[in-house]
Amino acid sequence: MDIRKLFKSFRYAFQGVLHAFREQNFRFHVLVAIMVISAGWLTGLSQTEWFVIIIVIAIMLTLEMLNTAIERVVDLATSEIHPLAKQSKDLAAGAVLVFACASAIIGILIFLPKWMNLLT
Ligand SMILES: Nc1ncnc2c1ncn2[C@@H]1O[C@H](COP(=O)(O)OP(=O)(O)OP(=O)(O)O)[C@@H](O)[C@H]1O
Repeated sequence: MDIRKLFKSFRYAFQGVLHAFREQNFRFHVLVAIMVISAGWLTGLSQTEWFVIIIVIAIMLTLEMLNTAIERVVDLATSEIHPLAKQSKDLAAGAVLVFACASAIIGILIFLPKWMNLLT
């Protein structure tokens, strides 16, 4: 196993994460993730609930990074207006939206009953 090559790959992957942080949407998702984790810590979640929350956050951030990657590739492929370029970007953005909606529902299903219990 080539350890130097492995370290290089990690460095490139880390650079990818830094690129993501330059995107406003990604920073927004990170902020929401921090708020959800804080809410979970204050509310008190079971091990399974933490597992679900962490998986959902990880998938959300990963999708946002893939969306940015697709935008970059499309911009690299053409600087002209093209219906396929629009479809690619809108499909990628749509994928983020679909998962964001599912994440919001999962969040409500986990947190709402606990908050209702606190009120009653
Ligand atoms: N080359 C293109 N041809 C046709 N439509 C495009 C093209 N590039 C972008 N669009 C469309 O224009 C709209 C805005 O695209 P843009 O790339 O600015 O996306 P954005 O969501 O603002 O992304 P960014 O994170 O880069 O600001 C989207 O509907 C996108 O599909």
